Order: sequence, then structure tokens, then C-alpha cells
Amino acid sequence: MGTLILLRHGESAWNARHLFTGWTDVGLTARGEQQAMRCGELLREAGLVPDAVHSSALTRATRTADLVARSAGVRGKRIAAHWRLNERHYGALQGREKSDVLKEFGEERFRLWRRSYDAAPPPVAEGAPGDVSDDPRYAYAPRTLLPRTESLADVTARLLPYWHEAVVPDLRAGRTTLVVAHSNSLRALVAHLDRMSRQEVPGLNIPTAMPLRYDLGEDLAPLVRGGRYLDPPAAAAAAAEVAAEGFRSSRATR
Ligand SMILES: O=C(O)[C@H](O)COP(=O)(O)O
Repeated sequence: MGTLILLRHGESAWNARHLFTGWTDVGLTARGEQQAMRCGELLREAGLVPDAVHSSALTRATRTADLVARSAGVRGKRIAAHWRLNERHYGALQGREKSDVLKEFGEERFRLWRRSYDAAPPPVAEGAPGDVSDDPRYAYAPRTLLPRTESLADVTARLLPYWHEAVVPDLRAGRTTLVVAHSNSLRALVAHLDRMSRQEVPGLNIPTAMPLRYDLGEDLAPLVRGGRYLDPPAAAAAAAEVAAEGFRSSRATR
């Protein structure tokens, strides 16, 4: 089995402003680009230069994948980009500041929408900004599957076919396989790999730009539950910051 590396993209323009992003296609900040380059160096130093690279279809992930591949020294490999690895569609929350949503709807609802397994935020209306069903970038996806909001359970259901059909074959072929995705598409994958209970899922936070290594058995069960971050103290600090989003206003901190 090849080694699996999971990576959330570098800081995006909307991460920096603490806005719910979802399928909104924003770019990386200069800091996010540097973080991506540093991830490539970390992978090279750890002897984990990817043989295969999979990314979501969103620019912040494809750009991260490209920068990581270049700085790790990956040569001539195509980056496979697919909508099934996209961030959770955050419905009507997309574009709103996290602390404003917390204030308006209260802590219980905010936590449910953000971190529970089953709850989905209110959907965007048909034809409203955020409805991607007529977006030519997703013309290859079945129209009925394109979401207007999603729970983590919904993300899991649309992500797993890609995992089994595209990523697992690379791992079974012995390839070091990098998957560049998002806070919630990676939460869905980690929760699946680690066979997390519903009670464990809300406590799972994935920091930006911290490579997470998984070595899997033939049955695809992790040899170490939770995987191993290449830089564990930095990853723990960054995950705590992600968990606190919304509870600290971006205007106060930046
Ligand atoms: O889409 C977003 O808003 C962020 O990428 C991730 O959000 P979350 O960590 O608040 O779920």
C-alpha cells in the first residue's frame, strides 16, 4: 500500500476574513501560497514526494496542489481535479462572516451547522449566487448531484465514490498519494477512515496547509488512528484556531 497524504489547501482570501466559503471559488492569499510551498518542502524532507496528486476542483485546492507538487519536486505528473473532493456546500451561509452567523443564530445552531454529521445549513435558492447547477465548470457532474447545501453526511456520500474509484487504486499500486481538499471534505474522509462515531465528529478540525500522513492496511484501515501530522505541534495549534473560528472576530484579530 502506498502512503496517503491528506492536505487542506493553504490560507484562502476568505479564510483570512473568516467568511463561510464552501463552493465559492476564491484564491489563496500570499501567505497561503507560501504555506503550500513549505508543504512541498516538508514532503520532500520526509521522503514523501507524491507519485499521484488528487485535488478538488476549487482554485484554492488546485493552486495548492500545483505549488506543493512543484516545491516537492514532482515532475510531469497530471493533477487530477474533481468536484467530489470539493468543500462542503455551505448553502446560504456562503459569503457570511462566521462571527455574524454565530451572533444571529446562537452557539448551538452554529456548532450543529459547522461540525455535526447530519445538519445542513439552509440551501441557496435555485438560480441564486451559490447555485452551481448551470456552472460550466461542473458540466461533467450529474446535474442532480450538484448541491445547494450539504451536511457532512452528504459530503461523505458524494466523496466516497471518488475515493474508491480514483484514490484507492493509486494506493493499491503502491503510490505515495496526495489528496488536496478542504476542511469538511477532509473531515468526511478522516471520519470514514477512522470509523469515527457521531459523537467524535464535532471535535475533528483540519488545519490549513498541514500534511497529514496515513498508512493504511489492505482493508484500508489506518495503522495509526488519526494519522500523523508531519509537524504535530504546529498542526495542533492550527487546528485549535480553526475550532475557535467565529468565536473570535476576524476584524479584531487582523
Ligand atoms: O468553507 C469554509 O467556510 C471553510 O473552508 C471551512 O469552514 P469550516 O472549517 O468553518 O467548516
